[in-house]
Amino acid sequence: MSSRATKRKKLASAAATLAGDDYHAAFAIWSRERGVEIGNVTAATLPGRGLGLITTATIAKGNRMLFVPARAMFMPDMPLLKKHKLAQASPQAQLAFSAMAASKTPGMQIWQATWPTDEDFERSLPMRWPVQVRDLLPPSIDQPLRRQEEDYRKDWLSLRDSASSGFPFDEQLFRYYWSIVNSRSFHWKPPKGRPGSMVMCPFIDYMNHGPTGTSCDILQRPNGYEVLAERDYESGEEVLATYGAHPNDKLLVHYGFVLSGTIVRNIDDDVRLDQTLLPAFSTEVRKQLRDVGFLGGYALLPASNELCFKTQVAVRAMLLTCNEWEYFMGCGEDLTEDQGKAVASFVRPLLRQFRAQAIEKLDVLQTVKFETGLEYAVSTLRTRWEQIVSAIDAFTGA
Ligand SMILES: C[S@@+](CC[C@H](N)C(=O)[O-])C[C@H]1O[C@@H](n2cnc3c(N)ncnc32)[C@H](O)[C@@H]1O
Repeated sequence: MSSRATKRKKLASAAATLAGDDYHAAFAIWSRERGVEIGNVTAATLPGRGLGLITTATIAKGNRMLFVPARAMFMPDMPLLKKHKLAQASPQAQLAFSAMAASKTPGMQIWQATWPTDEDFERSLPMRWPVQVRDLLPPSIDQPLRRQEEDYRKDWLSLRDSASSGFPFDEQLFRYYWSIVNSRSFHWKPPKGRPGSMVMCPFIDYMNHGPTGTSCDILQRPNGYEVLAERDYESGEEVLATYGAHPNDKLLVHYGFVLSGTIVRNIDDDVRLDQTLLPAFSTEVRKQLRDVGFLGGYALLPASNELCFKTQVAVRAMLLTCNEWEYFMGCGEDLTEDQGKAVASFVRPLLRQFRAQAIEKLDVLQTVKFETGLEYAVSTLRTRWEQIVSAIDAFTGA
């Protein structure tokens, strides 16, 4: 076994408590009755990650771990949505409403018993945090967080506007189902050109996220989702799924965690630099960058210790003649001499200012006495700012 696999195995078996509670067993039975095939995997409690899926025996690469047929998926209830004038609501609102409406059915109750609670969301999702800790989020999180809140608000309003149709619900309950759908849904595209929808898949929803290169293979087949081992597994290893090549900012806003540590280091991470770089560009350069679609979206990439291509282009707009700049933009190479060092010299002092801001936030996180219940928010923020400091230090050679 490779040392990475040994580490992974140790992590899973040392830390995991088999989730042997009755409700997991009941959920497995209920899932099988609906045609879910459960291979040598089971739910386990993993410190810091809630539940996850771990192997119960060795599994060879290419073998099936799970199969969830379409009939076992939870789908939006279109007749109900039409009845409540929600046929035009967003896919997320539709699925959340349908799940909320089905919440008292015996099947949903068995499934729901395996889900996180509303308190878990309260603790982990920045959209639910009080201002005191939200003010300490990195600036790059402002925009995605505001966007998420707008989406939620629109979804809630579309539901409230249909309230005359007589369905008894309250906002807190809807927000819970909305958060469930937000963190546990898949896109399902049925065959023969029928329209796709957001769905929930029993058992696959136990899987935690891993960065690019750590996921099993989740394949959409004509009749369901199939999960295959992408490598050989020892017994007791956690099976991860990649929710997308997400940086930690996105994971935090959307799913309420950041990846840290060496075992599941986030190679998809980036440190966003818009707030750091944009004020340093002249009005003319900003206009030029907007014209070519390169205004904003700048990042430092910790895994390779490089600035992303957009940043390379944008900073060159400040440093080079128009000809030289356009040449680089077209082929990613400098017309004459390599300008990498000049770009780094331009960016370095700006990164140091950002670092100073990070240290200020870390001081606040260290010294202020926060209310009980905010421990997770505070430690997650600390982790994120420390990641930012260490990425900047690596790049600036501090
Ligand atoms: C699809 S669920 C996975 C199962 C979940 N852990 C549970 O207890 O039900 C997604 C949620 O799991 C948690 N999660 C997923 N991947 C994680 C990871 N690598 N580290 C920490 N938490 C993770 C986050 O709370 C996320 O919103």
